[in-house]
Amino acid sequence: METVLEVRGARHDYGATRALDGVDLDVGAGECVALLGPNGAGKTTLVNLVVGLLPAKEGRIRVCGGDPRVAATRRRLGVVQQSLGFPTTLKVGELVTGAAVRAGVPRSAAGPVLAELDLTDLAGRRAVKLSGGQRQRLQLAMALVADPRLLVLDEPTAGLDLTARRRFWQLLAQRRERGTGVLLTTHLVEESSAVADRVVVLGRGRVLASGTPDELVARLPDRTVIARTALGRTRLEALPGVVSVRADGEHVHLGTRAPEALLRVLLAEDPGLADLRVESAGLAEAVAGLVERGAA
Ligand SMILES: Nc1ncnc2c1ncn2[C@@H]1O[C@H](COP(=O)(O)OP(=O)(O)OP(=O)(O)O)[C@@H](O)[C@H]1O
Repeated sequence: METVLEVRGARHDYGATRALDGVDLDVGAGECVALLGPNGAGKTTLVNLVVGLLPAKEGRIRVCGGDPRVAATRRRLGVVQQSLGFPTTLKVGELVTGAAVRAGVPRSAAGPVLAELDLTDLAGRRAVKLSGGQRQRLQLAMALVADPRLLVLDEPTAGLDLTARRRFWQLLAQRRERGTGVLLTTHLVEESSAVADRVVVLGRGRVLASGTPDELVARLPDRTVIARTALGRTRLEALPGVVSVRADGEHVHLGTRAPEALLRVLLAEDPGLADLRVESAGLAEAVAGLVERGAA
């Protein structure tokens, strides 16, 4: 498989803070790699290096073999990044055409991309009038108009409802079939397990683990204990081996490395415990476990 992104030994410091500490990562053509990790793990820093917004002080970043700080390489790169924003007073069609011109492709490339992203009917509307989901599709259209080989998506579905999210991933799947590689950051771990071929877990600027979602889950002996309990979050977080606490309606999902000990304490402390079941850990619990081990 052709490699569209190669990161080797990437290091980055902000003053005395080491944000990245020797990161290696590859994305192949048509592949989707999700970058996961807690706040401050280094995800945004890595994305900024990959899209050429920050210089690599140490290490090597190559997009389709070229340096992303060079304009010719950046043309092979599409970016959807919350912080970039765009002039919302312009019309949808003008923005996509402008993105085509900036990328050095014919203005006529805008029409097919607008159609692909269900934006044709909105081409004459000012971007400021768009809904969140429509705005996200516009950003994607601007990123895709030059037919990039690598697409970098920073929290692309934040704030979108389920239908808009599904549509977003469908559109992306079509591009992936044509060979576009995707690097994605998200806090929605379960979503990444549905859309990503591979997951890379960052913690304190290092790669803690990388593999398919199933491989990461299989690597850990962790379990998810699910129950209805009267115990509060603070107490639950302090129970044996607990690495994650997630509320789901009336139930709570506890990722744990010590399921037997956890069950003993839960049963002893909460006489009203109900609907108890134990499952293999999901990706969210596995990632929480990896981060906890990485910090240990
Ligand atoms: N401009 C900056 N100046 C100083 N330190 C920074 C700066 N940007 C990030 N950092 C630090 O670098 C580390 C990595 O931050 P980064 O934003 O890359 O993490 P992240 O994984 O994207 O986090 P989040 O999920 O919260 O967005 C953190 O310790 C952060 O405090």
